[in-house]
Amino acid sequence: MPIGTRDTSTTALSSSIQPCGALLILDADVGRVLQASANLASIIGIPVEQALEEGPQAVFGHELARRLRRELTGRQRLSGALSVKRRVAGKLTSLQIDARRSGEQVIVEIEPLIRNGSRRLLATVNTWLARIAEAANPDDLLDALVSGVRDLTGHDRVLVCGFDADGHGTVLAEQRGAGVMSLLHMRFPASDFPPRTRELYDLVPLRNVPDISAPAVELMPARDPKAGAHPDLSSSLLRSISPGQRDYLERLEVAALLSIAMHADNGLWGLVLCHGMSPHPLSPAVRDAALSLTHMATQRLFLLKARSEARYLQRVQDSRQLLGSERGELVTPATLLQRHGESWLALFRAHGVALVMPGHEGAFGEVPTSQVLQALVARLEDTHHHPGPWSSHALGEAPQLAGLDLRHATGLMAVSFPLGETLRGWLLLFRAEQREVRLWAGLPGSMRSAGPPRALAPGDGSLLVKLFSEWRQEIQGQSLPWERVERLAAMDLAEDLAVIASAQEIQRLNERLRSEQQALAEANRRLEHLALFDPLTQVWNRYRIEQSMDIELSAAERYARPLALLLFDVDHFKEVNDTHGHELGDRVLSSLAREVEQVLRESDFLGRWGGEEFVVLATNSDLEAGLGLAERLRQRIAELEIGGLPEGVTISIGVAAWRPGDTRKRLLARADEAMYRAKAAGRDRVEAE
Ligand SMILES: Nc1nc2c(ncn2[C@@H]2O[C@H](COP(=O)(O)OP(=O)(O)OP(=O)(O)O)[C@@H](O)[C@H]2O)c(=O)[nH]1
Repeated sequence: MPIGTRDTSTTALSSSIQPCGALLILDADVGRVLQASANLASIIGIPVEQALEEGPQAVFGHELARRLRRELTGRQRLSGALSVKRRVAGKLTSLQIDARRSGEQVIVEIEPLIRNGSRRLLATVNTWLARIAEAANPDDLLDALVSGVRDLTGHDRVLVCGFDADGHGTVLAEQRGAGVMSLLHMRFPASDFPPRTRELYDLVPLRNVPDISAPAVELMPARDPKAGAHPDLSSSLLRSISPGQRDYLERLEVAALLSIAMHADNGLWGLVLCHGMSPHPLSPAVRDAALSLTHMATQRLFLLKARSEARYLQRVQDSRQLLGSERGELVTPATLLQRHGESWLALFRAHGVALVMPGHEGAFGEVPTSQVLQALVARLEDTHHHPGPWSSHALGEAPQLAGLDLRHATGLMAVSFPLGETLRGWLLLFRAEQREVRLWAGLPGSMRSAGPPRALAPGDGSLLVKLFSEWRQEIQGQSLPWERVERLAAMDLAEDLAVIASAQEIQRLNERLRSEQQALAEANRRLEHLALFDPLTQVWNRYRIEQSMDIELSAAERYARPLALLLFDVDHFKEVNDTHGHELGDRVLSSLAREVEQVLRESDFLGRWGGEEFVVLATNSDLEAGLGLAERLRQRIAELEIGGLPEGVTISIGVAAWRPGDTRKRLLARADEAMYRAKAAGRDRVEAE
C-alpha cells in the first residue's frame, strides 16, 4: 500500500486529527463547542477549556462566530473558506477556517495559511492549465498534470495512478526529484483501494497528510462510548491516518502525502498522488490549486478520450458503409469474412473472427475448429439471452465455456443478431493471449496470507523494502480487455449483419418465388400441350384439329376460300400390332406423322383423329388440290421405310372439299365415306367424295 490510501481504520469512528490544523465540533446551532482538538491553543491561541466553556465566540470572536452561524443556516457547508488573522504565541498568524455540517453537528477546521508556494500561485496554475489544454493525447496530458502539480506543491514525487476494470491501479505518469525511486508503470493491487476508501474520495476529493509521523491529536473532552456516537470525521481533511497506513508509508520512505481524486462519470477513475520524502507542510491555497488543476485535467482527459472514441466510432461507421453494399447481394458468411475479416480484426484488435449462422459458417484469422465454434454457439444460445454482447478477456475463467478447446484464444466477444423470429446468428471475435509482466508495488492483500514469495514474509526488514518497491508477476491466460466502444461497435456490426441477413432472406424468397413461377409456367405449358397435342405423335389432337376446322370453315364461309379435308387410316394396322407388337405399331404412327408433316405446307394442319386415323386440313385447296396432296401423301407413306417393318405400311385416304353451308360434321362425313370407299376398293388409294 505504498500510496497510503488504505485507511480503513480511519473510518467515521476516528476521534483524532493530524496536528497540521485544529478542529472544533459545534452543536447544530453553532452556539456551543462540543469538542475541540487538544492543539487548539497552538493553532488559534485559545485553550480548549476556554473554547468548551465560552463557545464559538471565544474562539472566533463575535463577528466571525455570527457569520459562521449565518452562513450555515439552512446550508451544509460554507460557500468558501474564510480567512482570519490571530496573534498566536505572540506572532500574527493567518488562518483558514472551513466548516460543514455532519449529522447533528458542525465540524470546523482551522488551518494556518503557510506562505510557501502560495506566491504567484495563480500564474503557475494558469501556465499549467495552458499546457494541459494544449495536450493532444492522454499521455501528454497526464505528464503535464504531474509536472504542474509538482510545480505547485513541491512534493518529491507526483504520480497519476489509473484504475482498470478490476480495480487495480497502474502508475501512468510520474514526476520526481533527483534520487527519488521511480514507481512509473508499477501496479497497485485493488485490495489497496477498498470500497470505503473510494467512498471517502466521493465525499472529499482530496487527502492531505503533511507529516505521517506527527502524533495524532485527540478531541477533548474524550467521548464516553456510552454517551453516544463519535463525531463523524470522514469528511474532514484533518482526520488522522491509521497506524497501518503510517507504517506502510514509512517503509516506502514517504513522509508526506497528498492524494487527489480524478472522477469519471462512473466513479473514481484514478488518483494524483504526491509523495514527500520528508514532512511537507502545505498551504490550503496550494492544496486547492492542485485540486483545481487536477479537476481541469480530468475534464480535459475525458474530452480527449471522448474524441478518440468518436474517431474510433467513425472508423466503425466507415466499415459499416462498406458492409452496406453487401445488402443487395447474396453472400455467404465465408464471403463476407473474406471481404471484411481483415478490417474487422484491425477494428476490434482481434486475432480471429467467425460468423456462425444456422447452416452457414465463416471464419477468418485464428479461430477454433468448426466443431468447437458450433459447441460454443450452442452454449451461448443456452446461457446468453439478452441482446448485448457476451465478452471475456480470460476465457479460462468463464464457466460457460469450460472444456472447449479455444486454441490460442483467451478473449472472446460474442454478439448475436436475429435471423427471423427465433433463429439467431453469431458474430464471434477472438483475441489471443497477451502475456504481461506486472510489477506490483506491494502485494495484494489476499496474496499476503497465501504469500507466494515466502522469502518476502513480513518481519524481514531488508526484503520488505523490496516487497514494496517491486514484485514481478507474470499474467497468463488473459488478452486485452474489451473496451466499451468496442462492445458498442460490435453491436452496430451485428445490427448490420441482421439487416444483410434479412435482405438476403427476402432475396432468397423472391428467387424461390421466381423459380416457382417459372415451374408453374412450365407446368402450364405442359398442360396446354397435353390439352392440344397428341402425346404419341406430337401432332394436334382431335380437340385442337376440330377447333381449327371450325375456324377454317368460317373463314372459308366468309371469304369463299377453298378448303379440302383429307381423312386417312393405316391399312391393316391391326396386323402390324399383332405381328410386330404394339411398340412398333406406335413407332409406325410417329414415323408416319413425321413423314406427312414433311409433305404439308405451312398453312396445312395435321391432327390425329383417333387410333390409326389422321386428318389433314389443307387451306386454300379445292378438291383437285386436295386430291393431289392426298396422292403425294399416299405415295410417300407407301415408300416410307420403317425400321423393323420391312413391308412398310400403306394408307387409304378419303378427300372432301368444302361446299358452301358445310358444317364440320357434314364435311367429315363426306371424307369418311370416301375413305371407306378407298378401303373397300382395295386400300392404298385415294378416293374423293
Ligand atoms: N400400336 C397402336 N395401335 C393402335 C393405336 N390406336 C389404335 N390402334 C390399333 O389399330 C388397330 C385398328 O384396327 P382396325 O380398326 O381393325 O383396322 P385395321 O387393322 O387398320 O384394318 P383396316 O383399317 O380395315 O385396314 C387396332 O388393332 C387398334 O388396337 C395406337 O395408338 N397404337
